[in-house]
Amino acid sequence: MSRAVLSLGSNLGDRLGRLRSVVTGLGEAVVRVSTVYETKPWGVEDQPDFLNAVCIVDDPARDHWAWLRAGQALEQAAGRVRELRWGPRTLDVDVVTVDGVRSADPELLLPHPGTPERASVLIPWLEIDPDATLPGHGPVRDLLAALPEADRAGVRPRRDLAL
Ligand SMILES: Nc1ncnc2c1ncn2[C@@H]1O[C@H](COP(=O)(O)OP(=O)(O)OP(=O)(O)O)[C@@H](O)[C@H]1O
Ligand SMILES: Nc1nc2c(c(=O)[nH]1)N=C(CO)CN2
Repeated sequence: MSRAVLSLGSNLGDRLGRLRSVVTGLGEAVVRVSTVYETKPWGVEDQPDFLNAVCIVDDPARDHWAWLRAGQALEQAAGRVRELRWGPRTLDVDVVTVDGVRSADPELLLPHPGTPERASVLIPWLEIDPDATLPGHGPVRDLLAALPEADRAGVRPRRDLAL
């Protein structure tokens, strides 16, 4: 119950600083962090490009709710105001999966239901875990291969922006 995959996103203000605040805030729980990617917005397309990254975290003291709360606390600390679904935001932390946990609770859906369609999550996740599988959906590399080429092309590594 302690290992989780988190996706991080920001498209307002100091985008890199916001992503860094998550890695710093989660401290020793962070096991692996992807490259930062510059990504075309999905959902609401008329908004600035995002920076996205994925990290794997592990902490025996935290269950899935604790990962959600940790992400929400970091969003609050980044001054997040939620105005529009899929709209611009200073920081978004989604819980993609937690090992061994499936949840249909709307407050914490696991795995996160948007994952199969989001190249901005699948590409960084695959980078740090090439054999990753999304429970109920199969290998992440197959999910990525099934997406339109345009979606994959909209996710570009920014190797100049390390977390
Ligand atoms: N796996 C999850 N990770 C993070 N939040 C979740 C998850 N499942 C459900 N939620 C709920 O979703 C709400 C947050 O929605 P939010 O405003 O971040 O949505 P969004 O980022 O616009 O859309 P999406 O969730 O599709 O990325 C919170 O109330 C939270 O409880
Ligand atoms: N590329 C990309 N697009 C998005 C993102 C995101 O993190 N990356 N988050 C959104 C908010 O839910 C809406 N659209």
